[in-house]
Amino acid sequence: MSLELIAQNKSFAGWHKQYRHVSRTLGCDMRFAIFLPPQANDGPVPVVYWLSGLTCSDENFMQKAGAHQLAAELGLAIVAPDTSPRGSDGLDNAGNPIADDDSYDLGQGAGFYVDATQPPWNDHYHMYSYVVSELPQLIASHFPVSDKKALMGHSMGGHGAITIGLKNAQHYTSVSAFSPISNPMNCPWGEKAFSHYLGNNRDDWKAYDSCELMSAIEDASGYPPLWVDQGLADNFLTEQLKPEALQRAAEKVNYPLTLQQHDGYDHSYYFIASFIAQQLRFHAQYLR
Ligand SMILES: N[C@@H](CCC(=O)N[C@@H](CS)C(=O)NCC(=O)O)C(=O)O
Repeated sequence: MSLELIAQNKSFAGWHKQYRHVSRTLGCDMRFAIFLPPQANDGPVPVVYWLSGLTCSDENFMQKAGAHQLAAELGLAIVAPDTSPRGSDGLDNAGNPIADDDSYDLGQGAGFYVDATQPPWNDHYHMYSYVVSELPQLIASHFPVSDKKALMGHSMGGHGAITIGLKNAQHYTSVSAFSPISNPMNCPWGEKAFSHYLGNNRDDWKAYDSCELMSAIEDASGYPPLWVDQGLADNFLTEQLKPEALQRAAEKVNYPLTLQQHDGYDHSYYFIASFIAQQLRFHAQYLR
């Protein structure tokens, strides 16, 4: 598994680097970004995986969240993958087109962190397996990282972080999200994506719905603690995000959820930048 360095920038005595690699899980070229704190020069550091939202690439978080200074202080690496298969100019390594759609909430930029089962998506849209297996293996084999991992994400990526954390509880010390799509089975973004990627049998959607996964837990001890920040002036709050459904599921099974609701904040990276320090400190206490 070789990596091609695309760009690098020194940042707060650490490094922001962008790479391209051939993904066997997705069957096409992929890009990701990594922030390596200065402590990585002296030995292995823990990794926080950041999963972005709709329309994002590996760049939005690294450029807008303002996370590097504190990550450098805390000695945390941060890895930000792309949000869907994209290939090179939309083509896979055999020169075939990667499925896409004109709308912003389906296809490229909208992988929803699932393994698609339906054509034409099932050829390349395997973001769940990419994030859970291939990407951490790639990071571990090329960078000075320890085996401690945490998950963070925003919106569609918040849904990704929570579902992946719940399905792989033993692999992550802690999970957090900004404005997650908490109950995708019951909101327009999720219903559209899941019906295309997973088909029309709603029972198949439950494996990727945070509320369903949480409600099915019998004993929440041993699951990673979950922290969620939500802006109360978020345009998508009522129709798409539904944090109250997640809170109800957590209460039902005694899940260790901290839900912080913030007056006046919207869905943007201004909100993320305002509370990123709090979430990084939350993870740092478990990753040490
Ligand atoms: N483009 C969509 C919204 C997409 C959106 O808000 N994307 C969020 C994630 S869900 C984002 O992070 N956008 C990129 C950015 O702000 O840098 C719309 O206009 O309704």
